[in-house]
Amino acid sequence: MRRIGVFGGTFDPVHWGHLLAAETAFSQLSLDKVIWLPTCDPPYKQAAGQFKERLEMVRLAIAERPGFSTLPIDNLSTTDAIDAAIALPNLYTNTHWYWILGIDAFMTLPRWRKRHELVSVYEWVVVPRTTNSQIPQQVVQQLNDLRWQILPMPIVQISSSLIRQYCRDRCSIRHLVPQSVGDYIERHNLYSA
Ligand SMILES: Nc1ncnc2c1ncn2[C@@H]1O[C@H](COP(=O)(O)OP(=O)(O)OP(=O)(O)O)[C@@H](O)[C@H]1O
Ligand SMILES: O=C(O)c1ccc[n+]([C@@H]2O[C@H](COP(=O)([O-])O)[C@@H](O)[C@H]2O)c1
Repeated sequence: MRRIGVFGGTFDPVHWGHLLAAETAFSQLSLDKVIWLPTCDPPYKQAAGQFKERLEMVRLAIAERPGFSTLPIDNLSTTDAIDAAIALPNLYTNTHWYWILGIDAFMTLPRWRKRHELVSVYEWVVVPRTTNSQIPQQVVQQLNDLRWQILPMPIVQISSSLIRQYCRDRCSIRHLVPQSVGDYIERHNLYSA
């Protein structure tokens, strides 16, 4: 049976914290593939970068990593990420599905749209973002038959908001994002105002 991880996010922009989470899941769970799933229109936050820019930065960041890909469809910008995630098992049969996400996103899962459909398909791989990343029982208890595990990974306290702040303050983001992503941000003058 194949093992595929889906990694959803706004990726505004993608950074090394995302890449380490995906890489750690790929290697520790012996995944065949990680499918990155950028959200066009995030439900609870306003993206600063346009979808096509965020998608392009993800593509640059994963370009040299066999096993990492974006969703294998053309019309990503008009497809709702959650609907796409629910439809994915039709594209790849005989697969064990994992959803990779940070603990902050996992805590909001009981409020996600279509959560029950997602929970029936995916096993949840929760990435710690702070040293005391405990999962409150009430989060887990709100969803029946939730299958989940914590991914042991060094804490990386990089966030896209921190990177946008650094860009606004004209601080260096070198070593916070892959060089190809840093070059793209500079070339397109993203996040500066
Ligand atoms: N440093 C990190 N370590 C582990 N997981 C992360 C890290 N940064 C983001 N994630 C997870 O990656 C997924 C996508 O995150 P997202 O694109 O919203 O990035 P973010 O850094 O949290 O963004 P922002 O600061 O704008 O809220 C979420 O599940 C989030 O929890
Ligand atoms: O659909 C929802 O209601 C929903 C609410 C919050 C987060 N999500 C998903 O959680 C993932 C991380 O989201 P974010 O906003 O932290 O980038 C991403 O794949 C979103 O589609 C989804």
